[in-house]
Amino acid sequence: MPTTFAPGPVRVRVPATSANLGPGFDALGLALTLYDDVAAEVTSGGVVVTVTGQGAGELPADDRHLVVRAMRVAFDALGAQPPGLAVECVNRIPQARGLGSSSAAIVAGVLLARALVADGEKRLDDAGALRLAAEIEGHPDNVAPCLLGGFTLAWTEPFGARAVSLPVAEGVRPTVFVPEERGLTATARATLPATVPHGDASFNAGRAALLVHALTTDPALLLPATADRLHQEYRAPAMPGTAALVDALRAAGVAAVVSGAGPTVLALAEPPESFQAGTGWQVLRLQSDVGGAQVARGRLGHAERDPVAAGRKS
Ligand SMILES: Nc1ncnc2c1ncn2[C@@H]1O[C@H](COP(=O)(O)OP(=O)(O)O)[C@@H](O)[C@H]1O
Ligand SMILES: N[C@@H](CCOP(=O)(O)O)C(=O)O
Repeated sequence: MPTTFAPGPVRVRVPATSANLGPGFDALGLALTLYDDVAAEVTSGGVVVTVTGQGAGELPADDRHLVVRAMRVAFDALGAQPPGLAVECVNRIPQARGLGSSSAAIVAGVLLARALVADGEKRLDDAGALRLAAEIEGHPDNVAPCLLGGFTLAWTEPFGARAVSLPVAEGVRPTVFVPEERGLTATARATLPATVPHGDASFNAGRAALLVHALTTDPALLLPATADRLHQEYRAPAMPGTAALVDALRAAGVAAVVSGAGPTVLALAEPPESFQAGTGWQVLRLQSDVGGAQVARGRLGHAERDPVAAGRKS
């Protein structure tokens, strides 16, 4: 069957995500109530991208834009490229900080392309969308919670990524500390060794398993459950402020980790009133997103275009 395009614009709201959560390197992730809104429409020719909010004036406005790149990959999987595209992005997820902005852009692109094809969901089901998004990103631990919401466990089979989403226990209070400085995930991945001591691998396996219990059932165990030996220490020299804040929060009894590849810090419980993070951190008190990426027909409306009111799903 030839590929035909659905008429009119489509839009998607995609959550920020925090990956690793300490011991779950490249596997565990949490969707957060902070969102990018993206709309797209098939046009008669050319590519036009507009960006408001995070990345405005910095991101490319053509085929090099990550949302468009992901759309192109997805359109290939769906059977045809459209003659032209108009894409509007309202971005609230800080970029290159460890909050899954690139995964949000990729998931947005894959889901928008699918929604712009008449029988898109038949050609690319949800499992296929996850596999494609993870392949583009290179690791599945951000795209999984972005697509599914909640707390996700992702893994890779010979045929691609798979994931399950688990509900987060009451009492988990994600707070992120976002610094001004940026850090690219690709750079942070390059600091990791090719092999690790067996003892460290075994330490992390136990803590990652405990974290599944702590996040879904018993948040009182979050402090020991978020200890890590596989990535945070290797990355600490490149982000000393992040490492110091994680240490200070943990010393105050708060389960804190490097969010994704950093340099943002994620705390899974409210820090005590008396706790001072110091200057230079934007502190966002969030919740765990439920449901993940949401697609709808039509352009972005007034609510989706508001660059700051980002807390809840509309
Ligand atoms: N919303 C977006 N639209 C277009 N490109 C984006 C967007 N978000 C991130 N990117 C691209 O991805 C890069 C950051 O990706 P990455 O290093 O993986 O950090 P993050 O932890 O934020 O995902 C940005 O520098 C930019 O090139
Ligand atoms: N497991 C990855 C997670 C990267 O997350 P991001 O939000 O920083 O892109 C890693 O640690 O490299």
